[in-house]
Amino acid sequence: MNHHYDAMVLGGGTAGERIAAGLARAGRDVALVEDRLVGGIAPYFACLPSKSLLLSARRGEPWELAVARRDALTGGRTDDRAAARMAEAGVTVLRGRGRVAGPGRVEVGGSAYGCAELVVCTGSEPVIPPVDGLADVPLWTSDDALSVPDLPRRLVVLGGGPVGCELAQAYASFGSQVAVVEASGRLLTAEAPFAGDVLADALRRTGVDLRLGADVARIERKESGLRLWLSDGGTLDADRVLVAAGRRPRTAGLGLETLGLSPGPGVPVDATCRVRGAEGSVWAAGDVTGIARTTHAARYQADVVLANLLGGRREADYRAVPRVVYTTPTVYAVGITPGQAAGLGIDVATAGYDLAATARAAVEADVPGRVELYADRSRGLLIGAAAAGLHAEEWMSEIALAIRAGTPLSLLADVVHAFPTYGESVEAPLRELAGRLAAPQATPEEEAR
Ligand SMILES: Cc1cc2nc3c(=O)[nH]c(=O)nc-3n(C[C@H](O)[C@H](O)[C@H](O)COP(=O)(O)OP(=O)(O)OC[C@H]3O[C@@H](n4cnc5c(N)ncnc54)[C@H](O)[C@@H]3O)c2cc1C
Ligand SMILES: NC(=O)c1ccc[n+]([C@@H]2O[C@H](COP(=O)([O-])OP(=O)(O)OC[C@H]3O[C@@H](n4cnc5c(N)ncnc54)[C@H](O)[C@@H]3O)[C@@H](O)[C@H]2O)c1
Repeated sequence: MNHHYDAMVLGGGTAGERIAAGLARAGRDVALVEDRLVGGIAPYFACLPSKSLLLSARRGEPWELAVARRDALTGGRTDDRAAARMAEAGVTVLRGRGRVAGPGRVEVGGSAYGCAELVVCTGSEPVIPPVDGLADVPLWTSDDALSVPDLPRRLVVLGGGPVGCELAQAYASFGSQVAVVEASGRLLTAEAPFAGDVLADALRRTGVDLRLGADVARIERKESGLRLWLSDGGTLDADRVLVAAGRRPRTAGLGLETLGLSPGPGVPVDATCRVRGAEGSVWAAGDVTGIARTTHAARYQADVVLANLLGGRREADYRAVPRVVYTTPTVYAVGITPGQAAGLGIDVATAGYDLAATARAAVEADVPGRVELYADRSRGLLIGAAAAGLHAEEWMSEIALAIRAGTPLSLLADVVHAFPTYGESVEAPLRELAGRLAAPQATPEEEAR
């Protein structure tokens, strides 16, 4: 065996990088195993390049400038800076594909290493749906769509989730003729229905052809481009197909069975992010856990792992982790959706407000939007919220705090927002919920008792 580390971190993305650096700074002997780019997908192929393209689109910049800006932001997709950060923290980076060989044993590129603690942070990978003919045509995943310099004339996006919607809006804004095929009847199906409806209107205004409730049955190469046959009998012609049909935790081929784990939808973790049912001391954070699948959630879980590995006791609380789609308008959601509440048997009170009624929307001459707040009637507390509106990712943070802190509705309804801001839009629904769910007043007799 080459070396025995205090800890080995498998996968050097958002979660893995943070854990490895934190442990090394605390004096631990740590190896980070990475087979692509230190930093993972967020800085090179996901969050940053997609937000860069969307910003350029909003500013009306030409495609060439947008690509130059995107590529500068991603450092040309090289990880020199991230690797230097690791070296500075005292982390040993082992380049290559890592595989667990048993409790406390990891193999990388034919060499075997030992470790007291193992942390699995291998992220997620795109799901390629089993569509007839898809394997024979040149397809893009989000990695390609966010790194190549080509602007396809006709682009078909398979999937209307966060990835599909962000990329459809970006490419349509730069002049591609874009169609989105979404199997369910709505965009962003996981969120409150109004959010997908507002976004659908916005995408249609950008010229996107939405095929909702349809699936792609077959794809064929034509003399000039591709033809897609849809399950509803429709057809679409394209030069490029972008698959944005979901992502799954990257667990295949990791050797997790040597730790006694059986294959599943993700690496199962408890509230401390320790892997359930694994032999040895094994932890996991980020997309591979299949829990929250965002960069901020990966960071949060990384901090939980770190605290526990450094001798503390910390549990993750996922009640108020935001989910944001950075389109125009932004779609922001946090906590429980009305659909989830129904599934959990929670009696929900809903109050909403159209952003068009705010003075800020009049000033900005903005696209329409809406906010909705969801409260648990039995406890009189906010448990979820959604908003579709410009910069909702910024002004909805107070609602995330309110859900996380369990702030009483009466107190929230007393908060003053600056005028004219979009933040004012939560005042009326908060007052409404506070009034509807007010704790019953005690009678004088009850008070005397
Ligand atoms: C197009 C797109 C846009 C997104 N935009 C946002 C956004 O705006 N905001 C947001 O919060 N989230 C966004 N996300 C989600 C976000 O990117 C992920 O949730 C986050 O990057 C997950 O971090 P991670 O550390 O779990 O995984 P990753 O960053 O994927 O890191 C995992 C690393 O493990 C490495 N690896 C895997 N297996 C092995 C192995 N066997 N050996 C060695 N190395 C291995 C991989 O090479 C990779 O570098 C977006 C996702 C996509 C696809
Ligand atoms: N801003 C952000 O935070 C951000 C942005 C992008 C992605 N992400 C993360 O990345 C993850 C993956 O996003 P995603 O949009 O790829 O996945 P998703 O699972 O959220 O959405 C995929 C969509 O594709 C549809 N679909 C699946 N197969 C299909 C088929 N054959 N034909 C037509 N439609 C089909 C599904 O009905 C679903 O609506 C998200 O869960 C999210 O956490 C986050």
